[in-house]
Amino acid sequence: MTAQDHSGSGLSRRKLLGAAGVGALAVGAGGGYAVGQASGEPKAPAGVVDPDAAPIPFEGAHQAGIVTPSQDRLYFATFDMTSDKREDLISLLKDWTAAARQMTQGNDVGDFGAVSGSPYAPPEDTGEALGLPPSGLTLTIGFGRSLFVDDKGRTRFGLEGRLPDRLKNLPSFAGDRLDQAISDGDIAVQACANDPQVAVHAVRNFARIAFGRASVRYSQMGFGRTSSTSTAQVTARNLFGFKDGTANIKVEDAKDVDDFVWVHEDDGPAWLVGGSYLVSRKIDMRIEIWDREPLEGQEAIIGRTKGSGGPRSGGDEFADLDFDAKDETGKPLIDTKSHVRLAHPDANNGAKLLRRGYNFVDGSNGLGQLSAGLFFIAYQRDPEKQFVQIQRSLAGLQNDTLNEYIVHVGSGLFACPPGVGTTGYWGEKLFA
Ligand SMILES: C=CC1=C(C)c2cc3[nH]c(cc4nc(cc5[nH]c(cc1n2)c(C)c5CCC(=O)O)C(CCC(=O)O)=C4C)c(C)c3C=C
Ligand SMILES: [Fe+2]
Repeated sequence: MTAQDHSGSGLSRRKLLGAAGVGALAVGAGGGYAVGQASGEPKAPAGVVDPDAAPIPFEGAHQAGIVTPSQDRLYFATFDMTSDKREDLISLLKDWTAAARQMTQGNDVGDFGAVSGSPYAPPEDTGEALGLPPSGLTLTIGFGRSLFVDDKGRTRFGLEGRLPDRLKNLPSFAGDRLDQAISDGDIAVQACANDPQVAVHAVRNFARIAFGRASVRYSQMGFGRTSSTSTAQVTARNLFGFKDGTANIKVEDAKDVDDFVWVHEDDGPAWLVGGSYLVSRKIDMRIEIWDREPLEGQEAIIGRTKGSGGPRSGGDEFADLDFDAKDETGKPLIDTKSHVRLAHPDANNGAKLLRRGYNFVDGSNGLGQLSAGLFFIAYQRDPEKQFVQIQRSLAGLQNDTLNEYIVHVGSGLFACPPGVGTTGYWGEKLFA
């Protein structure tokens, strides 16, 4: 059966946008706004340039979605392999890479996409992103320890000798209340975009492609980035109302990115060089209790002011934290149990993280309380020296006073391979 076009255009609407729309958008005032023109959708005023029309490159030395300036939305999912065949894992990674190349550039999945294939076969693309621009979509994957060894320590998928030493199970921390159903997984997929529909479309198509080889273990929507990863971005706020990400590693800090984010040759293993480790923590936030805390108390707990985000020791948002500064009674202006003091590199052998978390609200719990929190994501070169070190300083009611208002309910650690070139696939060096 020859592929037919059912869009009436000879190409899917998304492909039309990719082929003609972006060029037209780049014309700006002269060319006006092309989104929807081919499909007869409403036109935006002439001269409006859609910032989401230009895709983020998929190929590169590192995966996109790590130091990429944080997009507004997250859809995170982990998958478990349902096949134990090495060839299925390899073919899945190849198929996902091909689909990611297409979707991140604003195209449909497959040769015929959502509406141009045979009417007698399920479409290759699920279709809910038709007509939408790339929206800054990045897809980033990571491999969990369970992809390499089963719970009895037996090697999986012939990956003998490939398990990174640093891909250990995270230790349990004081106060953890982890639910296994929303923790771990063989493969993690982080989809970030400025349009949630585009992020969901990507993960949904991955799940569809994976059928018979892997299935979704859990997934989490996130809205509202809680970190900036570029100095060009304004600092967003978390659901406690505080600016979050002020002291984050930013892509412009080349030395910090190199020292704290990417795996180096002498860190090993060879297949992971240029990659990074992703830690995810689903953290419930007791919003209603926090909202009854006076402003002074909230600021003391964080160690920064709520308005400007500046340190309690004084200065604007980006002023250095002065841990020696005291009030007239001799009390430290930045409380000894405050979040920023305990998370700071000075308290953690110099450790830093590249944070990339998102707010979430999963509805309410039936008691009139929001089921809300922070889906914490952090990238790093060495999880033990970075996330584990910092979380050990923070965890427990005797440490970070923020712990009265938060509880960690989900967790994961994943080794994210380096980026791919024009012909490679995600993780290919793992199988070489
Ligand atoms: C183990 C790592 C961290 C967890 C878990 C974590 C949870 C968490 N954080 C906030 C709010 C803020 N965090 C801020 C700073 C900050 N947090 C961490 C690490 C973890 N946070 C670090 C390394 C830092 C930077 C410390 C520094 O060097 O100064 C801030 C201040 C603004 C900022 O610098 O980003 C806020 C606010 C919440 C609400 C939360 C759990 C729900
Ligand atoms: Fe924090």
